[in-house]
Amino acid sequence: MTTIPRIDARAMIARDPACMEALRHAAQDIGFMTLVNSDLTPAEVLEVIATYRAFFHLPDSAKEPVNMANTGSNRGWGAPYSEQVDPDANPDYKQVFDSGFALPTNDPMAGLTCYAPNLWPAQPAEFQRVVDGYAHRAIGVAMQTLRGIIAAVGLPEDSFDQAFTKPMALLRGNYYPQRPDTAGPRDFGIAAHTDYGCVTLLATDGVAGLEVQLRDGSWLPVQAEPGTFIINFGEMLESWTNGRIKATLHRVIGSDQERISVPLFFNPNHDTNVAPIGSGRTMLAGDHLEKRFRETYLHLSRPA
Ligand SMILES: O=C(O)CCC(=O)C(=O)O
Ligand SMILES: [Fe+2]
Repeated sequence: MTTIPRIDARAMIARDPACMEALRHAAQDIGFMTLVNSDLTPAEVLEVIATYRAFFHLPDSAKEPVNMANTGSNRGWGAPYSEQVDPDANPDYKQVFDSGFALPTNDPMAGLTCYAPNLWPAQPAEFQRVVDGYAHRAIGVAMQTLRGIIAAVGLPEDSFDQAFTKPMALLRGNYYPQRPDTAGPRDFGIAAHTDYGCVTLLATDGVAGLEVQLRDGSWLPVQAEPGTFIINFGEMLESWTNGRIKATLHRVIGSDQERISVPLFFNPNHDTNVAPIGSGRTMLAGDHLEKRFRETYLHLSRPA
């Protein structure tokens, strides 16, 4: 039976040999792992989840001023059915709130969609402070994890560092209400997809829902308490490492229990070449990310 490797962050940072072997297995054979004992405490995770929950429980009229559908980018609130991650499924019934790594306004790249300015709601009062504070801390843990993974698969650990000085990092709150009574086989909280970037650091409120596709095509439920992170690898890391590290399909069908999850999508600088190392080809991280955004956010793929 396949189990998802459980990685102790302290052992990972110390490059403990047994931990490195488990990391290599997670990255190359499964594409998923869990991370315990990281710098981010359960209290910090519970705080950001409670803050998103308070926002999502507001009436839609309070979310409308930050509705990303009224913008040309993906910052702010994404309403139900505003994103379609699998063209063979219906748009997802989840709601989201997206915020990104902000560049100084005078940075030459500040005008790009992937660095678009954030939109913050008026309520809850502490929303921006809590969400931005969490994003900053989560970026630190994601970078530590990425370095550990790179070391585990035998690439020079600092080889990617210069690629994350202006990361196109996106923090998302996912809100899954109860699965609608009307939902059919093509309806999902989030349909099957691979993540677009390098590493995703996912916190959840502990409610079950995430399923990960194994090599034999079966779906394995993966659950973690607040403070334990679920980590998976994305399309850019798979490309960059020429398939050595795997981007694995995952989905949430949903249940009669409300659920919140908080992924940090840790993407490199816009101008990073994420084509396979040594291939001589070019695939800019920013181009890949913007292409995937246009394919999945309905307001970006079908502008009004
Ligand atoms: O909610 C989850 O457990 C997974 C969310 C997810 O896959 C995503 O937001 O990309
Ligand atoms: Fe995902």
